[in-house]
Amino acid sequence: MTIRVGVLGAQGRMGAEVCRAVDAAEGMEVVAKIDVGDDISKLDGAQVVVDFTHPDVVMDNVKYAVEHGIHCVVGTSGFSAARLDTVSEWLAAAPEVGVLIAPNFAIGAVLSMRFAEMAAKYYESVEIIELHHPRKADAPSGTAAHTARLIGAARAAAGLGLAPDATTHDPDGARGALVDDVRVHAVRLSGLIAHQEVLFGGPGETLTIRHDSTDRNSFMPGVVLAVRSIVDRPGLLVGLDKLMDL
Ligand SMILES: NC(=O)C1=CN([C@@H]2O[C@H](COP(=O)(O)OP(=O)(O)OC[C@H]3O[C@@H](n4cnc5c(N)ncnc54)[C@H](O)[C@@H]3O)[C@@H](O)[C@H]2O)C=CC1
Ligand SMILES: O=C(O)C1=N[C@H](C(=O)O)C[C@H](O)C1
Repeated sequence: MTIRVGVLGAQGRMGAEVCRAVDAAEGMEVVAKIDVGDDISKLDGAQVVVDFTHPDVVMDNVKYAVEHGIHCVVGTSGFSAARLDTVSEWLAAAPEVGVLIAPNFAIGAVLSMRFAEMAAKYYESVEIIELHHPRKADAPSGTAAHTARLIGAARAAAGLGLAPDATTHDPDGARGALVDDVRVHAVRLSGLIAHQEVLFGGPGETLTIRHDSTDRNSFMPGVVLAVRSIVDRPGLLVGLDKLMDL
């Protein structure tokens, strides 16, 4: 059976790439391409919706899909713990629906987040640098925020708190944002797509875990895997790793 897919944000950088990838993939087809100004009810024939829109609108989109029994594959950033709780509440009233929220669909990014989580308890210092194209709307990136949460939880479980830092004078915020006790720095630079470095440091050594998406096609195998999988995975999943045999 062919999976019928609706794409929200279909005219955007990611949405357009998703339309091409889904149509090229075996066993699925795009049945609705929706962008600003289109009626969201065009989704109604779809089994799965893929959302790459904007953090300000994604919650309304997911709510609509869940209430209409449509599974969701969500790449849009901006998912705080509070937002995830809200999605879980909606799903309690629609237990047959699956929602995957993935901060990053690139296989290497998923692996690098897992590696960072593994390394976290071994180092006293850690900082994240995320680097993106200058048209990105949000900072820090969803990937960096998720990585910080994973590292922060692993450090807390190991009894580690804030990394040592003698800074007492930082009037311009040069030490970055603090996300779950992890410093995160955001770079926006023409010529970049999506990149991240996680820097760990301890006595006499550093470890750098770096991932680079140099083309948006890097996200497409993950999106296609998610569309194929979500129809059989009711409930909320956070992270593409939940669908990979890591
Ligand atoms: N999880 C992942 O692997 C990735 C996530 N992203 C995230 O995806 C989101 C979109 O990124 P881009 O494609 O680069 O942005 P973009 O700005 O190129 O595309 C967003 C599209 O959504 C449309 N849109 C806005 N509101 C809408 C609404 N209510 N209904 C339908 N369409 C609407 C816009 O008109 C635009 O065409 C961002 O949050 C970004 O961080 C981007 C790349 C990979
Ligand atoms: O806006 C982007 O481009 C990206 N957004 C996601 C994020 O915020 O982490 C994923 C990837 O970094 C590309």
